Order: sequence, then C-alpha cells, then structure tokens
Amino acid sequence: MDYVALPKIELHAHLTGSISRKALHEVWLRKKKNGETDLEDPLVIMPEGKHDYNLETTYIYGLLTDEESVRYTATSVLTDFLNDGVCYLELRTTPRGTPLLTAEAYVSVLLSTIATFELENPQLHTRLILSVDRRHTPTMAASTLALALAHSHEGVVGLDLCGDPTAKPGGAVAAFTPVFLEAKKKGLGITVHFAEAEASGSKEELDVLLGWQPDRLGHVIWEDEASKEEIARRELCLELCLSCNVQAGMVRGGFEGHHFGAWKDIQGPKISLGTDDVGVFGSPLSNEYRLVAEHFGFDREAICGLARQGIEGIFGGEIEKDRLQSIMWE
Ligand SMILES: CNc1ncnc2c1ncn2[C@@H]1O[C@H](COP(=O)(O)O)[C@@H](O)[C@H]1O
Repeated sequence: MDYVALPKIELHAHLTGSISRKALHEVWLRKKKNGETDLEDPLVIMPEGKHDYNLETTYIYGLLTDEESVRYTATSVLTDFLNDGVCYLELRTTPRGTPLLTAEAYVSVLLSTIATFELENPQLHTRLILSVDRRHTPTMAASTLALALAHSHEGVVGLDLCGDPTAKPGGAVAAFTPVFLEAKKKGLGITVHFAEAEASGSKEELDVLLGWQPDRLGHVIWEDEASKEEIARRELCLELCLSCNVQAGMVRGGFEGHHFGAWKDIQGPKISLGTDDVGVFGSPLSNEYRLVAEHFGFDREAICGLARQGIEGIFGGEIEKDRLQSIMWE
C-alpha cells in the first residue's frame, strides 16, 4: 500500500519539533553568513538519533528569533506534511516573544504563512492550535487564550496543554482551569496531553483535565481504569504517537506493546495517529500508518478506516469534515 498517497489527517504535531534538521541548518547557514548567530550548527547539536525535545526546543527558540526564519521554517514544515500526503493538519505551537517579535506577531506570522501556503497548495488545509505550557503561570495561559480568541477567525481552532510532564504535578494544573473552561465556553476545541508520563498520570490531575471537557486527548499512557472507562463513555478522540512514544522510551514493549493495540479494540474512542515532533523523531505520518500495518496486522481497508477515524475529531468545522469525507480513501 502507498502510505504517502493515502490522504491523512495530522492532529498532534508541535510546530517547533516538526522542523527538519535540514531546514534548521539552512536558517543557521544564512544567519552565520550574515554574522547574526553564535550558535553551533544544528546538525552538530541535534545529530540523527538524538531525541530530547526540551533541549532541542531551547536551541531552536534561540535560532528562530525573526520573522524570516519563522516564516521559512513554518513553510518547510507545511511542505513536508504536504509531501507526505497530509490533507488536513492542525499544527500546535506555544506563542512566544523574541527580542525581534512579540508573541502576537509570532502568531500573526504563522497565520499569514499558512494562508499563503494554502493559496498555492489548496490540497492541504492547516489550522493552528495554541499551546499552554505546563510551566506557564495562569497569567501567561490567559494571554495565550486571548491570542487564540483574537485570531479564531483566521485559523486558530483550539487550545492545548503541553510541556514538561513533571511540572505542576498532583492536580496543580488546576491553576489553568478557568482558562480552559473559558476557552471551551468561547467555542475553541480543547486538547490536552493526558497521562503522557507517570508524573502527569495522577488521579487528581486526570480528574482536573477531564473536568475541562476536552474534545481530544494526546498520548493517554498512564491513565487509570476509571479514566479509561470515562474516555470510552465520552467517545473522545485519542491522538496516539507511536514512534515518539517508543523512541523516547515513554512506553515499554516496542511497537507491539504500544497502547494503540489496546485502544484499537475499545468501542467508543476514535484514534488519530500523530507524529508529535517529526523533526526530532524522524518518522513521518505515512510511516506511522506503515508501522500500524506491520505491527498490528492492519490491511488496506483497516488502514483507510483508521485514517478516517480522525475526521470527527478535527476542530476545523463541518464543511472541512465534509471535504475530508469525500477525499479520504474508504
Ligand atoms: C512527548 N512529546 C511532548 N510532550 C509534551 N510537550 C511537548 C512534546 N513535544 C513538544 N512539546 C512541547 O512543544 C514545545 C515546542 O514547540 P512549540 O514552541 O510549541 O512549537 C515544547 O516546549 C514542549 O512544551
């Protein structure tokens, strides 16, 4: 089966972690030539096979400080997803200011990059999700929400909770409850990194997160039985990232042992495969489908059915769902 040609939906991709080494290297070369950076070559800092999204994020943030490099790398990310056969993409990013760009300008640059790209490549529709980082203060989270709402007519469709799973343990993410409840009330889609590590899998935390009435959950690794039943009852959409989890050692037992295997047989939830940080883990979405076929024995029909499960989970609205229903393989 041609997994690249298979029309696919990507709902769990962090922008910064999705940038290829090559695109980062190109930005670095230009800046080095112009005397604009003292940073080491990204190909040296992040050799193939090294996976540490925290370290990499710090480096990449230091490199991509101006409009041109944000635009260039975002375009390269969109191009990579398009060339991999993605027809609908929800990219997520944490709004950030740099000495040269405010957080507001960063979001505007991304939205205009997406709009320009879509004019030239109408087969890929892209929407933006803004991320609240667990390390943020409630005030920072509130300004992320304000940005999301200010740009909700230009393609921002949701709010995410991501970042270091050890930050705000034991239910302390409740500090963000007013922000996420407000986001929900205002009609934004809600997705959260859910029980991605033991540290973020406490009953207190899972109760808080489920209390936000999220539409989608990312990773879903360390949840307890009660949450599992609740997820099934609510028929939530699960964003499962096989290569990321296996390569980063977040799960045991390799691909065969991945919890995709358990969730696929549970009635109710919809599964959407995601790459998480394809620039870091190096496995494009087409390969995630290939891995499912290889390790879980999915035939062509089952793979097409799986790819279509994501349609109901998108935050992009009913017209977009209809488009996906008509173009995705049966
Ligand atoms: C298991 N994988 C993961 N779990 C949790 N958070 C992750 C992540 N991979 C990336 N991020 C989050 O994405 C930010 C960088 O991209 P943006 O600046 O937002 O585009 C990181 O700071 C981290 O908070």
